[in-house]
Amino acid sequence: MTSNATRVLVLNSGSSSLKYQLLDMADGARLAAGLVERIGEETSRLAHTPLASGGDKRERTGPIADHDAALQAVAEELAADGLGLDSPELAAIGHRVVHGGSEFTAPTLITDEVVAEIERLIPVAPLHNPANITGIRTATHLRPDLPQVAVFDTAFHTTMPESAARYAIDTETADAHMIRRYGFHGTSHAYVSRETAKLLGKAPEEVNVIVLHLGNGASASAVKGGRCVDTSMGLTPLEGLVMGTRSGDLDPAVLLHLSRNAGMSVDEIDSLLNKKSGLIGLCGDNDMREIRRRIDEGDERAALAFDIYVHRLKKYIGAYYAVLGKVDAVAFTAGVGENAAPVREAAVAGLEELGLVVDAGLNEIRSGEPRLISPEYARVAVAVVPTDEELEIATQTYALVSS
Ligand SMILES: Nc1ncnc2c1ncn2[C@@H]1O[C@H](COP(=O)(O)OP(=O)(O)O)[C@@H](O)[C@H]1O
Ligand SMILES: CC(=O)OP(=O)(O)O
Ligand SMILES: [Mg+2]
Repeated sequence: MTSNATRVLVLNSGSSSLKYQLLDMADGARLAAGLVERIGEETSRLAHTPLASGGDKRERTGPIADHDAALQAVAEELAADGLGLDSPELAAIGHRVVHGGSEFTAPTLITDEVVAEIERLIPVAPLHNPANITGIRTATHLRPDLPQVAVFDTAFHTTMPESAARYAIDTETADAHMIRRYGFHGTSHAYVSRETAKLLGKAPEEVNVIVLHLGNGASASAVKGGRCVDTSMGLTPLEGLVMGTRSGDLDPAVLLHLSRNAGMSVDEIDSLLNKKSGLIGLCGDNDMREIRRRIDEGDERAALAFDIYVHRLKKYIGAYYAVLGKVDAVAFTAGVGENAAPVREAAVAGLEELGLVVDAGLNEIRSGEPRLISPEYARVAVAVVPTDEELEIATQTYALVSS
């Protein structure tokens, strides 16, 4: 790595998408950002924003066959801005890897052995890890000389005690099949819990925070003095809160019932729970903006979907309050958490006895900055703290390669 190499390219490969950002860690500037979606379909789309030059967003549509082709197209867009992957200023590529099992507790320099381990975890992350591996292989092929770093969604949660991480099933069976609570969105929970401490003017070690990461995927975590002690996602990102298209918690016997009595195959049940449940299953929409619009028009299905979403959220706030014993802050983050004031208001409504209150005026203020939405007299701070998974991945990547 040359001394003026201060840029990090962050890649977040989803099952059919590739999100990326190029950051300069010398000053934290975002140089470019973009998204390739519908990879593998006829209607793929690449949207690239050249932030460094302040230029307009550029779009390409048409088939992009796989993640390899997607990253090639991204490399071309970056090169067109003079920010190509061949740049000597590039210090490393940071990859979001969703499942790191119990093994990976920190950002890790990628080697063949690390890729083999990420591959070994595919049975417990069939949607995510294969795409992450393709991203790593393509990036390594494009820049074999450059350090590649894996930043795991699961890493922040590896501090959970066994009492929170173990499911109450036969221990031998659980161990033989890697069955335990791993938790996800860890880079977001880590970043947001630290930013929340900062907002309170305290060190992370001094505060207990309940973090509610409410995006399309959603998860809650209980963070005690900077360390995760419980989280709502489990073996896979299906457990816990009601999400855009995922069910979250349900009686496991529902699966047996669907298999025995509804004649559904394992793949059909998988698709039902991951893609056709949650908000979209309840009311046909997974976007909270659309759901609020429908509620305003008097739509009862949308209103019930909203109530189910909020009820589950409130249960987790209560549960993690009990797990932590003392709570300093509840922090809302990600697309829904940062933008949907009615969700925040409803999730905290009625919890005054727990010291939780939302100020209606503060809750309505729109801002991209971390902010308190609880009144000054409240015993527990309620905050909106924008997440930045890309910045966190870039920071961790850069710290590893420059140490
Ligand atoms: N202005 C808004 N008001 C309410 N909800 C919003 C708003 N903007 C985004 N959202 C919600 O945020 C979701 C996306 O969140 P995001 O964190 O970007 O998800 P992901 O990273 O999982 O794709 C959308 O599906 C939508 O429900
Ligand atoms: C792990 C997970 O649920 O990720 P996302 O929210 O990006 O789908
Ligand atoms: Mg997200």
